[in-house]
Amino acid sequence: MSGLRPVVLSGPSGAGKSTLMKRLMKEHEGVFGFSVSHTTRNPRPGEEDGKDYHFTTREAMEEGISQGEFIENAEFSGNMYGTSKAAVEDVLARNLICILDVDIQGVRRIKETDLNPIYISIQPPSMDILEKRLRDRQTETEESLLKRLEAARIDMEHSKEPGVFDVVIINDDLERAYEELKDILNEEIQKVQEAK
Ligand SMILES: Nc1nc2c(ncn2[C@@H]2O[C@H](COP(=O)(O)OP(=O)(O)O)[C@@H](O)[C@H]2O)c(=O)[nH]1
Ligand SMILES: Nc1ncnc2c1ncn2[C@@H]1O[C@H](COP(=O)(O)OP(=O)(O)O)[C@@H](O)[C@H]1O
Repeated sequence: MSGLRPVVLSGPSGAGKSTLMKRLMKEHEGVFGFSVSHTTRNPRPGEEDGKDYHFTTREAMEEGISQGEFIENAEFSGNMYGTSKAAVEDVLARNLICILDVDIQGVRRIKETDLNPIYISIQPPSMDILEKRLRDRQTETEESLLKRLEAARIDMEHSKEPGVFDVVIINDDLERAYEELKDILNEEIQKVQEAK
């Protein structure tokens, strides 16, 4: 089956991308496949290598990039992140809708490729709420939290530019945001389910 459009989920760290995506994948088994990115950041408790990320070193990642193995890569909050060609090809080969979770730099780079995804920005209701969610998540040091909030300000500005995103979802109430996300993806989800 061809013609399944990938989905790019972007938006500030702490906006709720992983929460929404995990729910979407759980409720639609055999429909979506996650493009597992590479990163040089340390794994958080509960994160699995090869599932959440390919955890790697800066040297190994730079080597891969110079070998042309990456579709895009970016520096975020002091670490490298990148989407390998293999990560996306693995999902497409399984005839699944490929979900990519990338920052705004990744969005711009992906626009230069022929992937033709649906671009969705997940935004928090406000900076204060974003900060509270990030603090409550308890995954960041004070330093990385402040870097994420700074990056969030830039992200929130860019996401308002016309033509960058197909849709912007404000993740205030989780249920409502999730319903909105499902509605947007309904057409693609139907395509996979009809082909089964
Ligand atoms: N450009 C790019 N950004 C990525 C990639 N993987 C993750 N990111 C972004 O990197 C940022 C930090 O991700 P992470 O460290 O997992 O923190 P979290 O978003 O707060 O859970 C987020 O904005 C992600 O969307 C990637 O492969 N490429
Ligand atoms: N609508 C919401 N209301 C309250 N808390 C939320 C909501 N969406 C996500 N969260 C919480 O906010 C934190 C950040 O969400 P997460 O999915 O990790 O964000 P991201 O993947 O965008 O960095 C998590 O602890 C999550 O449980």
